[in-house]
Amino acid sequence: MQPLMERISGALAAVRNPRTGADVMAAEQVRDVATTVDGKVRLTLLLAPEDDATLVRDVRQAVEALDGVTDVRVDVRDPAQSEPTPARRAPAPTMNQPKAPAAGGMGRALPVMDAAPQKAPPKVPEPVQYPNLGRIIAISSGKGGVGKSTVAVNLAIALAKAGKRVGIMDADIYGPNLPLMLGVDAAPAVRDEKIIPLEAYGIKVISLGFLIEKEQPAIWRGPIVMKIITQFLRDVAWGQLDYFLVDMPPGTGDAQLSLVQATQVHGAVIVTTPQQVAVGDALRGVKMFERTAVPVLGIVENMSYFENPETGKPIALFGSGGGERLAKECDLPLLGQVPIDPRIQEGGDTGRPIVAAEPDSKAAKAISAIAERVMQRVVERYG
Ligand SMILES: Nc1ncnc2c1ncn2[C@@H]1O[C@H](COP(=O)(O)OP(=O)(O)OP(=O)(O)O)[C@@H](O)[C@H]1O
Repeated sequence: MQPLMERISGALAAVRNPRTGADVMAAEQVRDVATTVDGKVRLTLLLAPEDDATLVRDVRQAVEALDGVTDVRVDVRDPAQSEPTPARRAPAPTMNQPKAPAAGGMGRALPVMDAAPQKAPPKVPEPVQYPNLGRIIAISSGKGGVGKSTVAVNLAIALAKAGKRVGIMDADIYGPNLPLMLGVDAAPAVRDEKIIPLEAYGIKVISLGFLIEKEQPAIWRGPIVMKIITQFLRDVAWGQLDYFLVDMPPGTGDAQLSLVQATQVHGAVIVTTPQQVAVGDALRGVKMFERTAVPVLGIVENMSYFENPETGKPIALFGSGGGERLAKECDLPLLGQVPIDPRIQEGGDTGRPIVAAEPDSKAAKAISAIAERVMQRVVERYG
């Protein structure tokens, strides 16, 4: 039989990109192919925003079909953000992560690869279902700093207050801020090979912030993002949940694609501020989820207005109507508008989220109403 690497190249040469008509090998969309002695294959696919996400599945299936292949992992990267040569240093290991092996495959060094031979690992179909997590909802934004994590944390607490069992995971691995926002920061215990999530305000939480050394540089890249997301979904003792919120990093990069490859995401909530520039970025976020067949449940407009304490009248500090325009343009519901409230920032910095600390404030009530709408949308869709 031909060596596995050659057979992989041959199989991928038969996978056509429906957009361009070219095969993925000729178009140099495949990078960092690596194999292990026990038949695991890892590769990176450069997927342009205009490319169909089904290409990821086609590539994976082509390799999975080869004799001797026991497991396939496709990491996806935007070619625009792609480095010219992937000869990178292996990132710092995460929990339980084996040492990266020697480089292999197409003359390029590999970012991360589990080379430890294992006893015939079962072939895991991807994406994997995690019924114990309940409905998986990604909280996303096109742009940083719009209050995505704030909305995610407070939404999670509002859902818990409504009697739901809630977990939240920080996929914002470049700047995990759930520990600070929830006022919990400890190394989680490990029991029976499962990580025990921390608990705060009635919700279970896991964050890379609990697991890395402080001040460690953010060197996490595509493959490691997928690894962490999978570990958080699979190796954490979440118990049975009703809602599992994922605080995504801003933008439309690795983490978004990794999450939808790793499991079925039941819905996405897009957070924006009213300014046009934030709205433009949010639109890209909506499109990205639509391309990956994740239903967008609606738009949250954060920092919508500031209430004049003397007159009680709203002042639109950042312009107005952006969330509504975006919702109309995308034919999606505007789930709610959250006002600017300095207590949100104070609470975020001191681990006292506003829905728990000031439940009667306008902002807390707005977020609780958004939680109701999210539940409604989920029930309409999934029962
Ligand atoms: N409605 C609000 N009123 C006042 N301050 C707010 C509001 N929403 C968010 N903030 C503050 O704005 C800052 C950014 O919020 P947050 O970290 O939630 O944004 P993000 O979109 O998740 O950012 P990142 O891109 O860093 O992940 C924080 O200091 C937060 O406390």
